Amino acid sequence: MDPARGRHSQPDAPAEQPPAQASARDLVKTYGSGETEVRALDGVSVDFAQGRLTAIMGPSGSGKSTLMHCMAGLDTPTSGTVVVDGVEISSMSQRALTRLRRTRVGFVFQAYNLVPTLTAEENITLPLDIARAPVDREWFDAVVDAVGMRARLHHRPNALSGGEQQRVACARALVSRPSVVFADEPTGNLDSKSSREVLTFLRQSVDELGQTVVMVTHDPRAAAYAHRVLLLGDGRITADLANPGREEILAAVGAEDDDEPRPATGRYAAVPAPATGPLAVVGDPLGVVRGPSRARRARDAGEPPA
Ligand SMILES: Nc1ncnc2c1ncn2[C@@H]1O[C@H](COP(=O)(O)OP(=O)(O)OP(=O)(O)O)[C@@H](O)[C@H]1O
Repeated sequence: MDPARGRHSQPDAPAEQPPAQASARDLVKTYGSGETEVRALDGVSVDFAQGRLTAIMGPSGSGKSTLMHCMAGLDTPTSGTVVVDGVEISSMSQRALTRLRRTRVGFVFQAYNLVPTLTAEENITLPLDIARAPVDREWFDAVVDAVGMRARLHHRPNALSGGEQQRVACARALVSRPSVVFADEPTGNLDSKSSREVLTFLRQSVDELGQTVVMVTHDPRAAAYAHRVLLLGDGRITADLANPGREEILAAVGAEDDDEPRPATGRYAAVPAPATGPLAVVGDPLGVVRGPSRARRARDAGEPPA
């Protein structure tokens, strides 16, 4: 890393590549020790380019959530560095990380995680209200119009469909003009029409609003909206596809084509929503972090690994 600029150097990056908005170098994350040690990330180095939608795919337990959580400052790597928007976050204090998450990072989760007592508008501006930062009304309007929620701004979440709730969550993620938005299976709970709307919006937020989005997904159709698809396996990047079509993605993940959504089986099984609702992560200002992965829940319940 270039310590003077707080950025990772990219000797091999082609000149026309947009600069990295978030990057990791030699990221290692282990859980436990000795015989029970799990190496969730095993030396990951990656740049997420500015103004791009990147999808991360991989089998259950391959490290997708761990990578995203380390990149977003929700988890601390065992070794290696993470730089977001030119700032090295891997060694930041919890206080500084909380500040960063409130203003510089946007989150979208599978379970929407809206506050039920607040209207759509209040949910959207919540990160700024918590950070006591002013709302840029022009940007707010642009984001609200882009997600098509202007007519429903005064509705509470229980009066909105799942797709509308997720569109509110997308607007909330973008309202502070974050450096990067991390979306963790954002369409995991949605039907195919709502999924298309949310994915179209995420792509538009990149193409038309200039945002940078990193999305974990198990769905090849969702990944096909991305400029780039990374595959993870056993905590390592195993493939890096530029502008792949669905066929290429399906071939890379070894899945079958299927126009209709179906419950995936085997390695690409969909992760069910947490049965008991999302768990807040310590230091998460909004309590908007999704619950643990299926592998983690099974482990916490004392079940043997699948
Ligand atoms: N808090 C934890 N304690 C111990 N092991 C963990 C913890 N979190 C994750 N792991 C392990 O790290 C590995 C990667 O987990 P991670 O949740 O990142 O995978 P994933 O690809 O996101 O999986 P999924 O698709 O099931 O959500 C798994 O083996 C998992 O069991």
